[in-house]
Amino acid sequence: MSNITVDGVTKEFGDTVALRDVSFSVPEGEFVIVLGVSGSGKSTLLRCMNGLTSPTRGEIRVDGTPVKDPRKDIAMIFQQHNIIGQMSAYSNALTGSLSRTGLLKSLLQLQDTEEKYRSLDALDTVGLLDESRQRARQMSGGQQQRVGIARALVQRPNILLADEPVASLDPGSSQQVMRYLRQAAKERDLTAAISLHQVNLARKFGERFIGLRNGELVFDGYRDEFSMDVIDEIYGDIDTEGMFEASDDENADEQAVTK
Ligand SMILES: Nc1ncnc2c1ncn2[C@@H]1O[C@H](COP(=O)(O)OP(=O)(O)OP(=O)(O)O)[C@@H](O)[C@H]1O
Repeated sequence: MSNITVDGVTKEFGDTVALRDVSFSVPEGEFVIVLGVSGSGKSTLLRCMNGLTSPTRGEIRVDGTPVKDPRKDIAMIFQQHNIIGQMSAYSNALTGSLSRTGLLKSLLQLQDTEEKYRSLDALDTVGLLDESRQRARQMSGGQQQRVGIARALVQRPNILLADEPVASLDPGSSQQVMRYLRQAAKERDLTAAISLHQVNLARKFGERFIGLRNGELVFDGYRDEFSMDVIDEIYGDIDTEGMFEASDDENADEQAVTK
């Protein structure tokens, strides 16, 4: 398990200030949702946390150590799942072991039994064990994203970051992907930060919420503080009517998963 500290992070792209003096800490095992309108700085924040981008000022630390480059213990899931359509779900998941196995062995699928077991176990975590031999291109968008989660788990991270992992999915698939993401983080004691557009999904699956607006942190709090006023603060004057609606079935389902 790992903790993350975002300490006074500013990121500038020329004249654009994508993040402005953002600070917060995520303790071990917490599941954080990062919210904000398009352009508010969510992707930039996650890319800084993963070491893909360096802050202009400030620092990201994992267990007290500054993050300078992408690291094996931090896995990132993107909106475009970047999985290989011709390969099976299992082979895609197995590529998560690349940093340990090396490219050549990985291409020849010469990973050891433990890595192979780990891939099947990760597919089981995302509910795709029975589909492990199916070609990825024959799977739905939601299933492909779950393969992407499995691949991230095979990397054996302590931290799981996801940048709008459900942005291109229909509402049902989005819920399913979020459910598996949350379950995976819980089962494996991962510290997680997930950026989302959808307030209803955030509310349903989030434990802690970070709100960004114009690159500034405008909210940092837990479920009981995440009120309509806070949503107005994050989203400005967009219509938020109905954003908190979730059926009883969905809530029951969610409770079953997070037990
Ligand atoms: N590589 C870059 N070069 C220049 N400007 C950038 C770059 N990356 C991000 N920006 C700018 O920084 C700001 C924040 O962008 P960012 O992608 O982090 O926002 P976001 O909240 O993730 O948006 P979205 O939800 O649309 O992905 C925007 O004004 C964006 O145009």
